[in-house]
Amino acid sequence: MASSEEDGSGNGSVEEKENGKKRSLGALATAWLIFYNIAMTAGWLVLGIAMARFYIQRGTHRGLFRSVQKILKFFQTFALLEVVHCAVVHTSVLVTGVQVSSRIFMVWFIAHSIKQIQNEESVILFLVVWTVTEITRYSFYTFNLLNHLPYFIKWARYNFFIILYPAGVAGELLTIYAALPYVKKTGMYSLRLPNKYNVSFDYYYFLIIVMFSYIPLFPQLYLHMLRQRRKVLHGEVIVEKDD
Ligand SMILES: CCCCCCCCCCCCC[C@@H](O)CC(=O)SCCNC(=O)CCNC(=O)[C@H](O)C(C)(C)COP(=O)(O)OP(=O)(O)OC[C@H]1O[C@@H](n2cnc3c(N)ncnc32)[C@H](O)[C@@H]1OP(=O)(O)O
Repeated sequence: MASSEEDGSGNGSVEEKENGKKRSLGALATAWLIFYNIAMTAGWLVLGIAMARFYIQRGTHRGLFRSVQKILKFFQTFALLEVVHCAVVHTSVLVTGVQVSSRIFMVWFIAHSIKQIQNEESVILFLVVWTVTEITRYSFYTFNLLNHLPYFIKWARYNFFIILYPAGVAGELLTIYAALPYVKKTGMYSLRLPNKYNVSFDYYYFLIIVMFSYIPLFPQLYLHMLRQRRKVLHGEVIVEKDD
């Protein structure tokens, strides 16, 4: 088992693959990505430590979301930059866009907006899953950019998701499900006719549609990660369609 990987250009920039060819990432882009990935690894580590401390000190998950929400909101919202990064790294805008938007939606339009569900166990489930995933993922990118990638981080990046992805999705779906009665009762974020715009919108049914949208979308994200796993861990050459 190799302890590290060395395949960078070694000239202050990092080479990325595009359509089987190598494309050079400029020094500025490399420096920015190293900074971004270190900041994100640190942010999610701080979140993980804050959650562990809260649970050890209080012995309950009640109030945990409230106590860590600022860190979560900051770093998860910061991840919107990943859609911009697609212009320079070899990754899909579509896959990244779905992944990031579903997380932003969970943080701001579910957990932040509906205080009544913040103490659900399912919230803790997706928080723990996201935290483990992101510490692994961002440290993977950081070490990769520095051309010193410990094998166990690479292994963790492309194996943990097999369990964590379904667990995270379960946490998210159960949380949205728990929010439904409150949303129905209050009519929050809904627009009823008649109104001056002459449009109606029902957040309750929107949430049901979001839940059903996991059925076609999640398997595609999961299969994408399985393909990445085969490519990175087993060296398979995979030809992917453009977005
Ligand atoms: C408005 C309402 C919206 C509602 C939508 C509802 C949709 C519901 C369906 C969605 C369900 C998602 C649920 C989700 O939130 C649950 C969880 O996340 S649970 C936690 C477990 N999850 C995971 O483990 C998966 C995490 N997701 C991913 O990893 C993603 O697929 C993605 C973030 C998109 C990463 O995929 P990517 O294809 O980029 O894979 P790689 O990591 O292998 O990277 C490919 C190459 O790009 C380089 N790269 C990418 N980012 C960086 C970076 N920041 N810095 C440096 N380099 C980067 C990477 O090195 C690879 O390069 P190369 O191929 O050359 O080696």
